[in-house]
Amino acid sequence: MILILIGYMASGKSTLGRILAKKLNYEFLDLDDYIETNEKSTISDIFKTDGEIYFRKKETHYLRELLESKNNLVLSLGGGTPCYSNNMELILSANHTKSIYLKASIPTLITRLKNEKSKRPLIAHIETDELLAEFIGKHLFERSQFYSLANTTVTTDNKTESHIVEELILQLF
Ligand SMILES: Nc1ncnc2c1ncn2[C@@H]1O[C@H](COP(=O)(O)OP(=O)(O)O)[C@@H](O)[C@H]1O
Ligand SMILES: O=C(O)C1=C[C@@H](OP(=O)(O)O)[C@@H](O)[C@H](O)C1
Ligand SMILES: [Mg+2]
Repeated sequence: MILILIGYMASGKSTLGRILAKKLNYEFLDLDDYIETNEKSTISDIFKTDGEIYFRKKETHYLRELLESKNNLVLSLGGGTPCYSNNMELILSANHTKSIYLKASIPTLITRLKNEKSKRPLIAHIETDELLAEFIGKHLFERSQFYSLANTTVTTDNKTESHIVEELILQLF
């Protein structure tokens, strides 16, 4: 089984994926980390030197590679992974996978993102909380159509990481 965590930036995919994998004694991979390791560069530098379209092509390449080769894995995607190149279709049609949408409200996302913009090139340049809220509102509206196709949805507002992981396990098994 491959459990795939999807959701907007700062919904908790990387953090919760690691905890969930440990609980299930599954391997854990974060697609961003996997891309950085294989490309020998950071996400920010890839965006800077090669551009977003190059990043999206690599994102789809490594997603496909992992879906075809792994099992007993928790895979945390990047916030944009399901939204390009029919990747959500790929995820839903892949054998032995379950996808989970980690859903967080805009105020929660802003609170978590405002101190972590620098490592996310799409928002690193946004200077004020108001502009960040405007960006997230529009971006999340555009992307929700992909996230909501996931096999199951768990909200992450005002819940501890361990509470969410327990909820994930109850929903998945
Ligand atoms: N349930 C939660 N409650 C509070 N903070 C959280 C929760 N889940 C994640 N965070 C925090 O939000 C930030 C983004 O989490 P991260 O796992 O990197 O999200 P993503 O991979 O979806 O972008 C991190 O600082 C993390 O510690
Ligand atoms: O939403 C996006 O398009 C992105 C989200 C990031 O991952 P996180 O969701 O883990 O921050 C990372 O893949 C890149 O900065 C692009
Ligand atoms: Mg992440």
